[in-house]
Amino acid sequence: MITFNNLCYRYPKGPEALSDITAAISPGIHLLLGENGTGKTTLLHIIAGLLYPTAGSVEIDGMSPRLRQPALLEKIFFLGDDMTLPGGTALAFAHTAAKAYAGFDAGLLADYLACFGLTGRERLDRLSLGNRRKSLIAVALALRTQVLLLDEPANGLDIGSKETLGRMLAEAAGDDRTIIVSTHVTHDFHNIFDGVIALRRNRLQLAATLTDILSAVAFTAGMIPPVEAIFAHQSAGLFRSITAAGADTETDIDYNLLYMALQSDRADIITSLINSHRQQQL
Ligand SMILES: Nc1ncnc2c1ncn2[C@@H]1O[C@H](COP(=O)(O)OP(=O)(O)OP(=O)(O)O)[C@@H](O)[C@H]1O
Repeated sequence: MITFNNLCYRYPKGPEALSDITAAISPGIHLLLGENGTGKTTLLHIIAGLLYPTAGSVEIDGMSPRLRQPALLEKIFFLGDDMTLPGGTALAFAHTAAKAYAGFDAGLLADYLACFGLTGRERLDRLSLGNRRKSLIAVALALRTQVLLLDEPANGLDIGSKETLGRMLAEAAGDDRTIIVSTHVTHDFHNIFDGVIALRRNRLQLAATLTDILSAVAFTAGMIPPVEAIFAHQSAGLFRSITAAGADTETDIDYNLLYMALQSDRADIITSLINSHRQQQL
């Protein structure tokens, strides 16, 4: 369990990047959503212990990353979207990382690399952006950490590789594992998420499971938006709408529509519906 308690972060001489975040994130795969500059990378850095909160706290299973205890750090791996690595291969990088991560599985790494059409013996600095990214994703997954933080993992990946990554993430999920994926391209990972964490203007807007969301709101598409629509968006001749979920409504989540709704003036209505439904379940 990852818990945030009134967490704030301000960059030295910079803006307040995160303000008063309080939430509890259970194991599962979570989509981290939010517009550019709203604090997603900062939040991942704080969970990973790479930045320390300027107020409030974050804890992973009751331990604070800022204390940098090896027992906690070996449970967390952060893969940034702009990690610079020295020349070398994915196998060499994994060999070094394995010293700090007891769960590393070399066989799994070989399997992940093979799924991406790589051997791990390619020099990272000579690979294309997408293939370098695939190599690092394979290493990140093979470390088998309890907490895996992926910042824009699909950047630079071709269409087939994004699908492969989605399958890998779904297979890597486990009862005691928390994977947080910050991405702007949600359709590539449509069916893998168990929950959504949404930030807006550096504050937490929503932290809810998929079950909470789909029990509270329904996502529909049609030529005319339903009169009871809370939010509707027209594209390609269709209205995609969000309504309050009925007792026996069962719809699939539309992440792009949810994102647009959370950026709109209807956001408070939607988050209130989801949060009040969650409160009823507790
Ligand atoms: N090293 C830094 N020094 C000062 N300010 C920073 C630094 N890094 C980020 N910021 C600022 O902190 C805020 C949050 O940035 P962050 O990178 O966390 O956003 P993000 O949601 O990940 O954005 P994106 O979707 O573009 O990756 C922004 O206002 C950004 O300009």
